[in-house]
Amino acid sequence: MKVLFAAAECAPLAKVGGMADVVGSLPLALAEAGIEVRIILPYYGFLGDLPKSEQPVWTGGAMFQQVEIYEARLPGSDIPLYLVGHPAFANERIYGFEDEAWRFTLFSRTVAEFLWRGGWDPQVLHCHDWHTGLLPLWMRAMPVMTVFTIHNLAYQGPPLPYFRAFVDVPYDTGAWNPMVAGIIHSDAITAVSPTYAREICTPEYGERLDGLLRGQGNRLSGILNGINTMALDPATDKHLTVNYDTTSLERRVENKLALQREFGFEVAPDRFLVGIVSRLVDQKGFDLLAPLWDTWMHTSGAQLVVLGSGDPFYEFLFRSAAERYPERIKAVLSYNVPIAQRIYGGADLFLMPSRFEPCGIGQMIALRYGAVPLVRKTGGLADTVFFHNPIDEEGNGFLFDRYDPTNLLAMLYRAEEAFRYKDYWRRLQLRGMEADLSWRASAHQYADLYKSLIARLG
Ligand SMILES: Nc1ncnc2c1ncn2[C@@H]1O[C@H](COP(=O)(O)OP(=O)(O)O[C@H]2O[C@H](CO)[C@@H](O)[C@H](O)[C@H]2O)[C@@H](O)[C@H]1O
Repeated sequence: MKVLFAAAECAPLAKVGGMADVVGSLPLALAEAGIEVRIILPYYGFLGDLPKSEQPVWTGGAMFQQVEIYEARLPGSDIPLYLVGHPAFANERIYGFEDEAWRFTLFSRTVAEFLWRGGWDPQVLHCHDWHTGLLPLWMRAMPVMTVFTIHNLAYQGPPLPYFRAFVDVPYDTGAWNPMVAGIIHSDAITAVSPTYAREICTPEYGERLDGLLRGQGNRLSGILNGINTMALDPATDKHLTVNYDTTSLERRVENKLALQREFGFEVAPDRFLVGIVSRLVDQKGFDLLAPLWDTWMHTSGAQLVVLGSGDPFYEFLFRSAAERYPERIKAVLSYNVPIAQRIYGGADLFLMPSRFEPCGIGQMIALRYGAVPLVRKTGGLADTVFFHNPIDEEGNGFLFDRYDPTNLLAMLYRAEEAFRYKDYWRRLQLRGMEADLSWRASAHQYADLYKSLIARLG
């Protein structure tokens, strides 16, 4: 079975958020299940040091441009990685600026040309989010089946008339943007968790596409993301002060103390340390915190460290809170993997109050590292975090349902209270750390899906 992944991000090489984690780790699990999988990605300027073929393995034209494809390997694996080279990708960014739509159309079109002209002959092309949404449409004339995965329905790409200016889009497509094209023209649509697959069929979460999605019947399914449990392992993570696992959890507190020291907080094991690692955008629900700072800080002993970047509104929200409570709140407004890992490996609680969350990778890394998640019950958060019940000792975290600051505050108090009971807390952490968060089960679901599609190829 031959499968090609096409995406704008792939960890650890090119990452803005969780889609990169999926594209960089699901192929490893698929390869283990015996599938021949390759990845195709833009050759971004910051990938200059990655070892790759000296000469392009394919050269061609797309959108009146000359494009070249180089071959490399996904780091730490044998998985072939195609890199689409063109000056438009040579700068140091993945998203943003006025040429964003043009760049990803060029990327998609190059993938189409590469396949049309026999660069490789996968049976399945697995596309991810709007950046690759036109590919299922273009692949309709090829004996290749397409899977379109929705990582985030909120980003749909520009309207289709925009593309018509420089690329062929058959006129009867019915699609008005690339997200819609991916939904209509793929052979199977997946969302990154079962709950999100159901939610996007409702007006509340459907981003105006709920009617279209409801009409897709069983072409749409939800397959829960996993994480790369080999790479994300507190027993070997080199960013941590102290490594630990389920048999040596008592060592973890050293990471917490180091984190408190690093951020100038009072260094005290009994202080409740809350961590956030996130893109700072509307989706993530941090506006719920805005009215809570004073009440929360005056009525609890919690410390908060936030790592994230994005929308200036949220950067300002956290920066001003940190200025107001410098000894209790710290905001690091950047993208920084070592600090992220130190938060996962040292915080007591991991906060993710998302307005909506297709799956969420952050809460899974937190579980793996023994940071207890407090999340809003939505999307993949509802599929991975289960309420901590101290009576019968079930569950692995804390959830609140209604999108409302007081509900969040009540749950913050409840978590801090639970933290006082050390034995219970330890067992709560262990339940999270012991869960299987790997790709194993979901990779098999994808493999079954590919198989059923290939069977239709005849
Ligand atoms: N400042 C920072 N520094 C370092 N690391 C940072 C960081 N900010 C975020 N990260 C990392 O980026 C990833 C975030 O992934 P998430 O899945 O939680 O959200 P995201 O919205 O980006 O992904 C979208 O796609 C994924 C994949 O399908 C879905 O799970 C999710 O719900 C959907 O919104 C985590 O690995 C996190 O550690």
